[in-house]
Amino acid sequence: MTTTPPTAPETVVELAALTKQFGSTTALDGVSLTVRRGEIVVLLGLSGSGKSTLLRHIDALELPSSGSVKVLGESVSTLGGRRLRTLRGSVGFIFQQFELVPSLTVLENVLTGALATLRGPRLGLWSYPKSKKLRALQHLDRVGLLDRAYQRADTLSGGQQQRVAIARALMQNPSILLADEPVASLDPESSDQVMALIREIAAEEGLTVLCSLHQVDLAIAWADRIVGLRHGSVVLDLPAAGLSKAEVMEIYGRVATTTSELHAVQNELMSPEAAL
Ligand SMILES: Nc1ncnc2c1ncn2[C@@H]1O[C@H](COP(=O)(O)OP(=O)(O)OP(=O)(O)O)[C@@H](O)[C@H]1O
Repeated sequence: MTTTPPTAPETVVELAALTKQFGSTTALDGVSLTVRRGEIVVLLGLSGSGKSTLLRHIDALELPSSGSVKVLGESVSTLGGRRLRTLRGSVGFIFQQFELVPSLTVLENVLTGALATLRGPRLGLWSYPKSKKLRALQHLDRVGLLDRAYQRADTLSGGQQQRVAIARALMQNPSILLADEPVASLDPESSDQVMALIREIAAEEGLTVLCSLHQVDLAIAWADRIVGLRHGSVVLDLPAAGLSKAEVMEIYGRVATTTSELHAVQNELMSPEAAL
């Protein structure tokens, strides 16, 4: 009897010696990182450590100063036109401030996630094909907000608005979901709900997730893998399972480059709500 060897999960994001300069600021400093299909990777780091810049490279919103970014097998910096649009269509992005259009209904906001696949401008619900409206309603149902479809987006709570943003990202049928501090504006209960929803949807849809966070607790609870950034460099890269908050903070502290940074990390370790 022959047995088929297990195939290694496909690499969907590959950063090699990625460096990004903004004038004299080095936002990313030789980052090499490989992410496989279906992984949920949390980027942890202090403000200014390069988390957003890293995520923005994966959606080609920034281009490397040096090094390379490969997403779904494509070298991002060489893409243009239709191939760049196709790649961006495969990458959903959600943000700390949700970025919804406040005066539009929840359903219209979700539908804007389909705009890249439609020709011409769309103004009002009637202008979208019925098939897209049905899908948008399905996605709203999936995030638990079907009953809010015809409400203005700005009448929802922060946690609900982030769930609308997730439904909007799903309209793209993405392979990769990028989430830049998706719970930074939310209370702890809503933060847990949003992270749980991202994890559930990722498992159901086979999505790969890269998510930046400040909170060590949330990273340990929801990530498969934690990547710590400091001054634009990767300083820890470990499976989240079994890690304790103290271990994360200890590794992070060990690479502090100045005494004041070391004290900042030690203070965080002592605080009940440890956050990087
Ligand atoms: N467009 C830009 N122009 C100039 N400097 C930038 C730009 N974008 C980022 N930077 C700088 O690059 C560094 C990394 O910023 P980045 O926003 O990636 O960090 P971050 O870890 O996401 O921080 P935060 O948690 O505050 O969002 C910072 O010093 C920032 O000021």
